[in-house]
Amino acid sequence: MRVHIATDHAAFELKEYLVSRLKEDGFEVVDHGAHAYDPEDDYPPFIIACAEAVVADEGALGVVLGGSGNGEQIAANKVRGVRAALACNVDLARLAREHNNANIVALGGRMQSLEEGYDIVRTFLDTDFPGEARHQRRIDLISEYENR
Ligand SMILES: O=C(CO)[C@H](O)[C@H](O)COP(=O)(O)O
Repeated sequence: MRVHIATDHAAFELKEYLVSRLKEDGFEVVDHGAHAYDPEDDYPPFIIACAEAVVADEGALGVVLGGSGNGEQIAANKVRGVRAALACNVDLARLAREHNNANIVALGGRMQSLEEGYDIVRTFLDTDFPGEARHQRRIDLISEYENR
C-alpha cells in the first residue's frame, strides 16, 4: 500500500521515524515534507500537498503530523474528497477506518511517544472499512454536502 505523509517542524522526528518504520514494513511511502527541520515552517502547504496526493491516488492512505495534529486535520479536510480523523490512540485510529472510512489520519507529535505514534498509524493502515450500510449512508451525506 502507498502511504502519503507530511509534517511541519513540530512532528519532524515522528515523521522521520514513521517513514523509516513503514518502509521497513514494506509500505511505499511518499514524503511530502517537511524535508528538513525548520522551527519556523508552516504546516498548511505540506499538509495540503499530501492531502491532494491521497485523493489523486486511489487506494492510498495519508498521515499528517504536527504538534497537536489539530491544524493538520483541519487543513487536510479542506481538500475535496478527504476524510481526515485526528487520532491520539489506537481505538480512535481503528474507528476512523471502521466507521468513517477516513483516508487520512492526523497525529500530534507532542502527544505520544514515537512507538505509540507508530502503533496508532499501523492500526489506521491495517484496518479496513467494512462498508456497513449505516456508516456508508452517513459518509454519503457528507459527500453530498461537499459536492453541492
Ligand atoms: O499542531 C500544530 C497545528 O495544529 C502545529 O504543529 C503547532 O501549532 C506548531 O507550534 P509551534 O509553532 O509553537 O511549534
